[in-house]
Amino acid sequence: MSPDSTHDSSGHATSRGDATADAPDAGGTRDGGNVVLRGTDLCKTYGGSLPFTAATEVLDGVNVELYGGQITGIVGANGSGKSTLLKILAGIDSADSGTVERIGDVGWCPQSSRLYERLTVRETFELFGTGHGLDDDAIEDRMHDIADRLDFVSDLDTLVEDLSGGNRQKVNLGVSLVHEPDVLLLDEPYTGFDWETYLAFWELTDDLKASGTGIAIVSHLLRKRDRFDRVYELEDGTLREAERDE
Ligand SMILES: Nc1ncnc2c1ncn2[C@@H]1O[C@H](COP(=O)(O)OP(=O)(O)OP(=O)(O)O)[C@@H](O)[C@H]1O
Repeated sequence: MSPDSTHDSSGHATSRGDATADAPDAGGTRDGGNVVLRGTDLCKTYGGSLPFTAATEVLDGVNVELYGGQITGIVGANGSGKSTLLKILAGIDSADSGTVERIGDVGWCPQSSRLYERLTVRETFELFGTGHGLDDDAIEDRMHDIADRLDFVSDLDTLVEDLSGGNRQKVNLGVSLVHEPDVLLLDEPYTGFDWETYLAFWELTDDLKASGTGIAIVSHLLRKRDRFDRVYELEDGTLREAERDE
């Protein structure tokens, strides 16, 4: 894992001191896991600056910590702001205020795939792998490992536009893992998966967890809470940690 880096909500580096001064257990651990990502006092409101447009306050002082070697669930109703929060944590979008500290590399799997229709799956991995600074051999190894585990080896030379919805989601997930990130942010990652792939997904995430990766899974519905080390609920713009048996 790379040394601590601190970023503001837009993903730009900031000084660590001020950002963490009031955070509980700054740089700390919990249940054996080190903090790998921390969002502090995140606020986000969409729109409202143009005439006749209503402002939508989505996040109103969200605090969240993700730990290495743990799987965190973030649950909430449709439209409660889960994707917005994940994008801010990933550095894809910026908060209006608040800070995000990221410790190590982040992988982000968006709810809607960001794949190019005219590339094959293999070319897609080459594109994302190269973007993360991997060499050809490393990309090939990672691609085969992920394709094997999620069962899409036979689709490596298929164009993205010809993939089924479930296989497209496998590739969408797969490219977020290609650089072996320290923190993995997954937005509704198993949508469209068949049962076998759903089980393969959990085997994969459990292995990543065992190797120390900090994982956040966003979903409007968490089917089995005991798969998660902790669960947060997003409601009315704030995040609350749910009790184990809730
Ligand atoms: N770019 C945007 N511009 C304006 N409003 C937005 C934008 N993105 C999201 N919203 C609004 O912000 C609110 C939260 O959206 P978001 O997608 O974060 O919720 P969600 O909890 O992920 O929803 P779902 O479970 O349906 O995927 C919604 O009211 C949505 O319409």
